[in-house]
Amino acid sequence: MARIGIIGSAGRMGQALVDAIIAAGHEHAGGIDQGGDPVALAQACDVLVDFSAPAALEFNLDAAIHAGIPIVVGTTGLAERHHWLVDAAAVSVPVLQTGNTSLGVTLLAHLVREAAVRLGEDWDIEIVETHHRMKVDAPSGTALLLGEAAAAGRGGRLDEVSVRGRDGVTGARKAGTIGFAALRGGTVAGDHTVHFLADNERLSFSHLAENRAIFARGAVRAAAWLLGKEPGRYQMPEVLGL
Ligand SMILES: NC(=O)C1=CN([C@@H]2O[C@H](COP(=O)(O)OP(=O)(O)OC[C@H]3O[C@@H](n4cnc5c(N)ncnc54)[C@H](OP(=O)(O)O)[C@@H]3O)[C@@H](O)[C@H]2O)C=CC1
Ligand SMILES: O=C(O)C1=N[C@H](C(=O)O)C[C@H](O)C1
Repeated sequence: MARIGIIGSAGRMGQALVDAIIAAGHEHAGGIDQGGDPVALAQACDVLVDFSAPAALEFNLDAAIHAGIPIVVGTTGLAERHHWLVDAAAVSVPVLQTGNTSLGVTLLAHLVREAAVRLGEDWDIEIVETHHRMKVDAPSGTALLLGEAAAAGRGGRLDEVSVRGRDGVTGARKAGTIGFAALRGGTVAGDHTVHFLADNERLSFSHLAENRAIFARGAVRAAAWLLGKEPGRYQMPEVLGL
């Protein structure tokens, strides 16, 4: 049984996390939202779970370090400097940062990487994601995670091949690029499709999230898994044994 503290507790994910913590037999040790004190929360917990906003990340990591406890970071919309902060925190405490904590997307990323290894660069890769009207960042953290998996399968880095949205006279598609498109509307919990498109054939991999319970369940599993681990940066495939 772990005492789990939630950062972003009144949010959509925060509410789903409370149910998942109780369902998994852990203790909900409290939560904060904007203006709350992550240091005080961390001192009352065994592990922190952060689904809030990029602006809060530095304070939340510092709170975990100060209390000497692990932290799961599910917040998306992170910039490069946020990843440096995560790397720095992982020197002191166990940290798991991911754009998607679900079992299905974790396996999907593995399959996408495998497909990218096996299909040559004459197969174009395009990633389409759909989310609810309240989502504030694009492309989604999951779309980027899947793009990174595809780029890694081709032995490259996503930031070197990524194309974010197209508008106007864009010119023909450049070989080897990975394109992103984002749709926003309604209450969609999160749909992602990775398309591999070649001459006269297409292969598509999709994951459809029907609700947030799948993310919350994975995050709680990750939080419990991090307890007792050495400081370091961990990934969902390790948690789920994939
Ligand atoms: N990795 C994954 O599997 C998933 C990641 N996400 C990501 O999680 C994040 C939250 O999503 P969602 O719950 O839908 O968003 P919401 O907007 O519903 O909730 C965000 C919560 O974070 C709080 N918050 C904002 N700023 C701070 C701060 N500085 N310190 C503490 N709390 C703060 C907000 O409080 P207030 O209202 O007071 O501002 C709010 O309660 C997003 O980045 C989203 O993309 C979502 C689902 C799955
Ligand atoms: O904001 C959301 O809702 C979600 N965010 C994550 C993302 O950016 O990929 C995960 C999930 O798709 C829901």
